[in-house]
Formats: sequence, C-alpha cells, structure tokens
Amino acid sequence: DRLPRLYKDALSKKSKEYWDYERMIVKWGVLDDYEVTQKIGRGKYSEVFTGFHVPTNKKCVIKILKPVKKKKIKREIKILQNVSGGPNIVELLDVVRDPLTKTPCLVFEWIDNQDWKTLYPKLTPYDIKFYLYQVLKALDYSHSQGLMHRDVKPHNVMIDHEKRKVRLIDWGLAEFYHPLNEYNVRVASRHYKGPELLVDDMLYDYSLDIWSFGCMLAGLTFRKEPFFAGADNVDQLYKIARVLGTDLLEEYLDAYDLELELEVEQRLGKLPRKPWSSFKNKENSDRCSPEALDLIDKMLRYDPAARILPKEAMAHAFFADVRKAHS
Ligand SMILES: CN1CCn2c1nc1c(Br)c(Br)c(Br)c(Br)c12
Ligand code: NA
Repeated sequence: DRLPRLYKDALSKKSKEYWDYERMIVKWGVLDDYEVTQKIGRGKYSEVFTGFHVPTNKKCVIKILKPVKKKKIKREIKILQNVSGGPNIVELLDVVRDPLTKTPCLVFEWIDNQDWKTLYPKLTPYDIKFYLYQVLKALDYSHSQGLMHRDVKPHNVMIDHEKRKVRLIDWGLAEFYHPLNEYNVRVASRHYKGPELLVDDMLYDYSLDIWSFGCMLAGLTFRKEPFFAGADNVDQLYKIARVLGTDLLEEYLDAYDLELELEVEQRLGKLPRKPWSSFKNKENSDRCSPEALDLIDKMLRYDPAARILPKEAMAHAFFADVRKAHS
C-alpha cells in the first residue's frame, strides 16, 4: 500500500473536530478592530496588506481572501488554527469578515520579511543551513499534525534576517492527510511541483513537501532559482527528467503502475541521469559541499516513498554545525 513511512496515522489520534473542517462553525472576530495600511502582495486566492490592531496599535498582516468556495475557506482557517503556534509557523491572530461583503480576512503576526530575491544572494552558507533547518522543523511539525502544506516555495518562507526569524506561511493549499486518500494534483507552484503531481499520481502524501523543499535547497546550493524552471507542466517534468534521467522515471511509473500520456512520453524521449556535481561552477562552489549534494540527492527522488523525511534531513551531516549551535 502507498503509505508514508511516518505519521500515517496522525489524524487517527485527533478528534473528529480537528480534521472535519466542513462542519466547523467559524467564530468571526471584530473587523473594526483592524485598520488596513498598505498592500504588500496579491495572489490567485488573496490580497495581502499590512495593517494594525487598533486596540493594541500592534502591526499585523491582513490577508483578504478572494471569493472562493466556503469549504476552502474553512479548510484554511481550520488548518491555521491547528498549526498556528507550531515551530516556525506563521501565527494566526484573528479571523474577521466584512459584515457587508462577507469577505473573510485572516489576520497574522507581522514578520519584517526581506524579499528572498534580495536576501538569498547575501546569505552565508551557514545562514542558508540555519534557515532551511527551521523550515524542516515547521514541515516535520505540520506532518506530525497530519497536515501536508502543498505549496512550499521561497515566497512562502518569510525571513526576518535581523531577528533570524523564519515563518512558513500560506496554508491555503494545505490539506489533511488521510491514508490512501486520492488528492488533487493541481497544487503547489509549477517550479516546485513534485513528479507525482506531473504524472497524475493522486496517492501522494507529506513527502510532496520534501520534493518542493529539495527544489529550494538545490536552487540555493547551485545559485539557480528556480532549479527546475518549466514553462508549463509538461516542460516541468522534462526539466526534472533532464537531471534525474528517464530510466528512474520509468522505474517510478512501473512501481506504481502509472502511465505517461503519449504527448508527454514523446516530449521526454530518452534522457540520461546527470550527476549533481555537474551543476557546480565558480559562482556556487562555496555552497556545493559534498553534504549539500548528498542531501539534495536524498530529497529529489521521483518515488515519493524514497525521499528522506524532514526529521532524517535535520539529522543529516549537512546540518551538523546548525545542530551543534542549536544544542
Ligand atoms: C507578499 N508578501 C510580502 C510580505 N508578506 C507577504 N505575504 C505575506 C503573508 Br500571506 C503573511 Br501571513 C505574512 Br506574516 C507576510 Br510578512 C507576508
Ligand atoms: Na498565510
């Protein structure tokens, strides 16, 4: 059976109220307690503003959800309530809505985030390990609580470099992991989509998040962001196969009796596997330690079951100096 190696029964230990989000009654807070100041982002499902909580004059982030199915809104709220307060997970402060438009707003702690495109080039190899270690802590915690994030990417990792504070945000695509459930493959952002999403393997689990994390690690290590830059979902699989090769892809497909569409098979052709060392160059040699390449190799596997787990990754030699400083 297609089951994750860890936390397969995480939800069986929880009350029905924990995961039965469709039945939840949202307790809406007071909208007038918050003032919006400035727009800081917009996505497919929301617009994001800085704001402040009038009674305490505390700065916050207000995520105004675009009209979407009530079920999806309840899912995001329930998941945020379940993980909020977990290690390196963005804190949900309130859930309010406009009495007129009924538009729901999620209020979060403010993080003095530096855009990753400006921050990442300035990070030392130690900084990179430190921040990635924090993200793995958040992923292990989320998985231990029976939750897949399903949208891990640099844009969803807020970093306050001054305070060395990291927060995993945007749980709008997150889902509860129920053993042997078939999940929607139209999740994650293209460059971070796991092979399972690209070959329509709906029986995926938490290990999807490790593929996406591995794409971030590879992008940082080789100073090539995004590491797999597909132009569309077929090209995304092609970009992956150009590195991992088509032999191991066929092994994965055969193992789970999966079929590629003919169009995709023709697009891929036959491709050799490329060694990770082939991505080393003058610019990235300071980040390309043997440990970094070994960890990348253990994360970026076609077969979700073959990928290293967050906890195992945290114990990998790549994070040796972070662990020492941690203890
Ligand atoms: C697009 N940007 C820039 C900063 N920032 C953005 N989206 C954010 C979300 Br959603 C949250 Br929750 C938090 Br906390 C911060 Br900070 C956010
Ligand atoms: Na969020």
